[in-house]
Amino acid sequence: MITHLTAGQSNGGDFTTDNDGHSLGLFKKYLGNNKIFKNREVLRHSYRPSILPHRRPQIDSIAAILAPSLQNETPSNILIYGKTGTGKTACARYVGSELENASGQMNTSCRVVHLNCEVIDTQYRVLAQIAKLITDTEHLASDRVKTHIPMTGWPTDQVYAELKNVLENTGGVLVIILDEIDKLVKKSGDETLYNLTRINSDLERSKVCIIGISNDLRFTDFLDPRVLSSLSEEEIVFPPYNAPQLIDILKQRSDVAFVEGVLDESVIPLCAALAAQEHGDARRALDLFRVSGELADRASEDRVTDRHVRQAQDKIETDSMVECISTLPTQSKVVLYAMLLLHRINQKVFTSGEVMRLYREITRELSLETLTHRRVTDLISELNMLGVISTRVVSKGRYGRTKEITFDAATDRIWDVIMNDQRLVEHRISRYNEEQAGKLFR
Ligand SMILES: Nc1ncnc2c1ncn2[C@@H]1O[C@H](COP(=O)(O)OP(=O)(O)OP(=O)(O)O)[C@@H](O)[C@H]1O
Repeated sequence: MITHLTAGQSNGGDFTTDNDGHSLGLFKKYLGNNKIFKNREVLRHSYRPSILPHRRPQIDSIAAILAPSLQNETPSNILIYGKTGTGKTACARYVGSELENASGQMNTSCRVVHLNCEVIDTQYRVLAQIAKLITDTEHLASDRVKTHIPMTGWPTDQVYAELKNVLENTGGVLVIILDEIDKLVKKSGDETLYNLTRINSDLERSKVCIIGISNDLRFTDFLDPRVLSSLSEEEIVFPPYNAPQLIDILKQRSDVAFVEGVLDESVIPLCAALAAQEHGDARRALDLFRVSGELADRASEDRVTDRHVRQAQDKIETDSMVECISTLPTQSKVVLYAMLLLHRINQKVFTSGEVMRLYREITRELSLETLTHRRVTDLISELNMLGVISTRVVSKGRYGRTKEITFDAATDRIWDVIMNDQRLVEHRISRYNEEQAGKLFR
C-alpha cells in the first residue's frame, strides 16, 4: 500500500496540490505539459494502424489467398518474409481482423490467432496456446469448446489430441499466424510445423491455414522438404521502405501524435532518411520520431528540431547497445571488463595482446576458465561487430601484426552495465582496481 502524506507531513519538499486537492509533488512538472504531444500512443509499437501506406499489393495478396476461407474452404499456407520493420506483422494482423469482420457479416466461422514464437517457442506451448486462444474467444466460450491444457506436464500427443478436439468442436477455418517462426525452428526444430501442416488430414469439421512470418530465411534450411513445400505454398516478400515511403508513414501519424505546428519541417524527412539508410525500417523511423518528441518534451522545449532527431538517433543506438551488452555471455563480459579497465587507466588505444594479459589475470582470480588467445580474438571481433569497440589491424614490423582497439562511444554506460554483474563488481572491489591494472602495464 502507498501511504499518502499531506502537505503538512511532507519533509519540506515543494508539494503542489491540484484542483481536487491531490498532491502532485514530484510529477507536477511532467503533467499538464502537452506542448509537444497530443497522443504519443499512436507512435508506439503496440499501436495497430488501420491504414498501412505502401502495402496495398502485399495486403491484397494475403487477402486473395485467405478469401476461400469465407466459403469454408482451406486457404493455402503462406510464408511471409522481409527485413525487420517492413510491416509484415502489421499487414498480416490487419488482413486477419478484416477477415474476421467479413466472416461475422457472412455468418461463416473464420478465426485468426496470432502467436509470437520468440516467446512461445516449444511445440507444447505452441499447441497449448493455439487451443487457449481459440477458447478465449468470448463468443465461443461455451462448455463445448472449453479446454484446460496446463502450460506444462502433459505428453505432447495429448496436447495435440486436445487441440484437435477444440478445433473439431468449434468448426470453421482457423488461420494461425506464427510470427518470428524462425525462432521456433531454431529452438525446437521443425516438428511443430510438421504436425501443424498435416493437421488438416486429421480434421473433419474444421480447417487450418498457417501464415509463417520471418525476417531470416535461413531457417528454411532446417526444414524437412515436405514441411517447407507445405508451409510455402504461397510466398510473399515485403521489400524495405524507401525514404519517401517512410515520410508518408510518419505523416499519417504525425497529426494525431503531435500538437499542431511543433514539428520543424525537416524533422519527418530526417527521421525517414536515417531509417531508410539503415534498411528501410518503419519501426526505426517511428522510434526516432517518438524519441525526438520525447527529448524536446523533457527539455520543456516548444519545438521538435533536427537536433532532437540526431540526439534520438544517438540515444536509440546507445540503448540497443546497452541491451546487447547486458545479455552477453560471461566470457565476453570479462573481455569487455578487461578493456574497460585498460581504458580507465588512460590507455585509450590498446592491443589484443594487452587485453589478453589482463583477461588472463582476471579469469585466474575469478576461477573462470581461461580461453585461448584465438577465442578471445573472436570475442573481440564480436564486440566490434556489435559496435561497442572499433578494431584496426596494424603492422608492427618484424613483430608481425596486431589489433588496435578503441571504444566507439562514451564508456560510462557500458561500465554501468558491466557492473551489474555481481562477480565483476566484487572482483573490482576486492582484487583489482585501475591502479593495479596500471601496474601491470608499467
Ligand atoms: N505501411 C505502414 N504504415 C504504417 N505503419 C507501418 C507500416 N509498416 C510498418 N508500420 C509500423 O512499423 C512498425 C513495425 O512494423 P511490423 O511489426 O509490422 O514490422 P515487421 O516487418 O513485422 O518487423 P519484424 O520482422 O521486426 O517483426 C509497427 O509499429 C507498424 O505499425
